[in-house]
Amino acid sequence: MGIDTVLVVCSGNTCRSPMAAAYLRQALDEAGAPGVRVESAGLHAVPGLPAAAEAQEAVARDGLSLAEHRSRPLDEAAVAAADLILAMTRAQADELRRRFPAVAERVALWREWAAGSPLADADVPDPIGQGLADYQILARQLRREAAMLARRIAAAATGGRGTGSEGEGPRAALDAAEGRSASSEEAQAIPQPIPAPAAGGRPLRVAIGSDHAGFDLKRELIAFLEERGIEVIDVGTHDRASCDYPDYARAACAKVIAGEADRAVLICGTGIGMAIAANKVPGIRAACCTEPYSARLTRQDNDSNVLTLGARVVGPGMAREIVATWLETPFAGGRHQRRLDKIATMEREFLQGEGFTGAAGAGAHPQATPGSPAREG
Ligand SMILES: O=C[C@H](O)[C@H](O)[C@H](O)COP(=O)(O)O
Repeated sequence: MGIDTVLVVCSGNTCRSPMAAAYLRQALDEAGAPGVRVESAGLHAVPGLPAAAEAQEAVARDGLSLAEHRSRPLDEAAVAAADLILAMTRAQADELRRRFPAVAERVALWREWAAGSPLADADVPDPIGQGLADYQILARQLRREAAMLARRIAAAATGGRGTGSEGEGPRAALDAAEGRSASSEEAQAIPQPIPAPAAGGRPLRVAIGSDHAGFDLKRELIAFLEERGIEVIDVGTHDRASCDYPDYARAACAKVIAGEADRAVLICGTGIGMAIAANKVPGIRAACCTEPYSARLTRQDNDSNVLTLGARVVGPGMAREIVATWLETPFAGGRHQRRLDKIATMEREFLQGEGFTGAAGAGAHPQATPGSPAREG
């Protein structure tokens, strides 16, 4: 079977599924398959609601409009017309299969299909009630995933028709179109889009360094970054012989401070030694992360320019998730900039030898500045 119609499903059909459908339509156009219809619906949708204002604003940055979108509950007709039904969460996929057993084999998870392989956490989180920044992060993820999905769907739409027998479902059609078996390891090697380029439209440049404990993970991450079009500057170490992490923290941070790299990733056993060393360099804001949530927030709130990882703490899969999240999350600015300015002031004062006896002494204490904007959330 080919793929003529894709149905994207979430719960209320006001945030995730309309955003995902909009990005998938755009990506299919770009992938040369504009004829594939993309619909969206909600398992528990109230009919006729507009898309959430934050969802509209987030996708508008990519030239998409959800102004005409109105939520619609999922019904038999929509399900029957779809060749591929993509749920945002496992719970939704299960509910779809329960409610519409006749089309159970056409149900798949959006995120797993985008990745091309089963994921530990394949759910697309519900941004409802969150701020615009969360919608923007979701929008970037959906756009990236839509590009991957569109390539697979376009291949099935053009080359997969008639290649599968009735009842094999969309996985067989996609795999046949791509010339691979569903279990092939190649399914994990779907080309990835390039993350947002650095200023000036050039590829992002990332310095990467490790000690002996981080050497193997560094190699894996270099491949991961280069596959995504990122320019990688490897400052060493270049083998597993015991060495000292501050040397590589210093070398990578020097690249960032000199403007030769936009950011740096540093790996040691725990990630902690690298963070301590990197944070000695004025202008460096290094964050040690063990999961993607902190990676997102340290970009959003701290504008961290160095990420440190512990190869004895996180596995390669988690490390890749952390790095991808950290690279694609922008700094939120606003009140966070004020706090970064205070850190920069501390650095300046210490560099000038003033320590805590200088101007920072009084002003840095919140109680010394009643009514200061520092008291805001
Ligand atoms: O924070 C420091 C790092 O985790 C180092 O990778 C670690 O201390 C190296 O230890 P060892 O020399 O015992 O391999």
